[in-house]
Amino acid sequence: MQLVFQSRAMLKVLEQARRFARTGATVLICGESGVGKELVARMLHTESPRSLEPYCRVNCAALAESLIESELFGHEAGAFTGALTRRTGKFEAAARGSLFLDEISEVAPTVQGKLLRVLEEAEFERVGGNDLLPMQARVIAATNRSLAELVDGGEFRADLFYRLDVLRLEIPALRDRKDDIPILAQHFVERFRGDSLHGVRGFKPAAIRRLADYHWPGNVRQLRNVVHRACVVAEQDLIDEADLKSLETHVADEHPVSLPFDSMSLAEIERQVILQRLEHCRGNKTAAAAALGVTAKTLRNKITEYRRLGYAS
Ligand SMILES: Nc1ncnc2c1ncn2[C@@H]1O[C@H](COP(=O)(O)OP(=O)(O)OP(=O)(O)O)[C@@H](O)[C@H]1O
Repeated sequence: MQLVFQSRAMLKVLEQARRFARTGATVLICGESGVGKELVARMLHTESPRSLEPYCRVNCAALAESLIESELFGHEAGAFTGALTRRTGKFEAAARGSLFLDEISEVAPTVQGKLLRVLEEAEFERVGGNDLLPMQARVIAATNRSLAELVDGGEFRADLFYRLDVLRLEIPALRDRKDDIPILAQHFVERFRGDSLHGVRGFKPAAIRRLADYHWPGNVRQLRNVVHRACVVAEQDLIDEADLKSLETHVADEHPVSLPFDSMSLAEIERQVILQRLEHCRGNKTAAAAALGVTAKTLRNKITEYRRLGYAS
């Protein structure tokens, strides 16, 4: 994945990242959601002396408390019900490479304590095991919430924060580095051109102005999705202001989701949102996927799964 930028602000951050990459010290990457923290984490790995070793990522927000320990440290066979075989955790899998702990603020207090111990002692045990394994990986953590505020509020351990916050990279929000908008927008046009009917190759000046004036609460991820949608709906080879309608509706969508949420599972809510979107896009899966911010393949897989589960659509 290529990091695209031309602003001075990003140039400075990336110069700093390159310097940090050469060290083995823990790095904390801070910045709003969608600013590119994961891309920077990868760069810290690829530009480091560890680049030929593994790079492993754990999304701390995506795992239940009971699973995260085994994901991080692995487990022995029989460690708990369902642990049939030994599992290698990410600390072990990362070996002498880099371990990226994404959304570190979401780690539960018990796991925070265990992480602290591992970082302090550079050793860990698999869940249910007795062997002490050396921690050799370089840790990179990222957060879109202020850890200092979470520490003040008693939600994040101060000692773990200081352990992680050895070298800090602050990735600025897209609205604070507007010079990056045109070059990123063009980059995404090239990436999503294949989904356009008319071989989209760029923007009309009014469209670029509209992109540059917008405040981008969802940062580069939102820009990517807006450009993807624009590529799909554009009726000529240059994206027009009218193709950027999703900017007005991104937050307050034109079809607000109004479902009886209380009685529905998350999976069912997701299915309903997908159905509504497909209906809105008259069954066009590429357009629906772009509007939902997922790839067409992800959408197709979900639809196949619904059919497998016996839903008509
Ligand atoms: N400078 C950039 N050049 C090219 N693509 C970028 C850049 N910054 C972000 N992106 C793209 O934007 C999307 C979001 O980036 P990424 O996942 O790295 O953000 P993040 O800060 O880790 O977000 P979150 O906090 O939500 O996990 C990705 O598709 C990524 O490839």
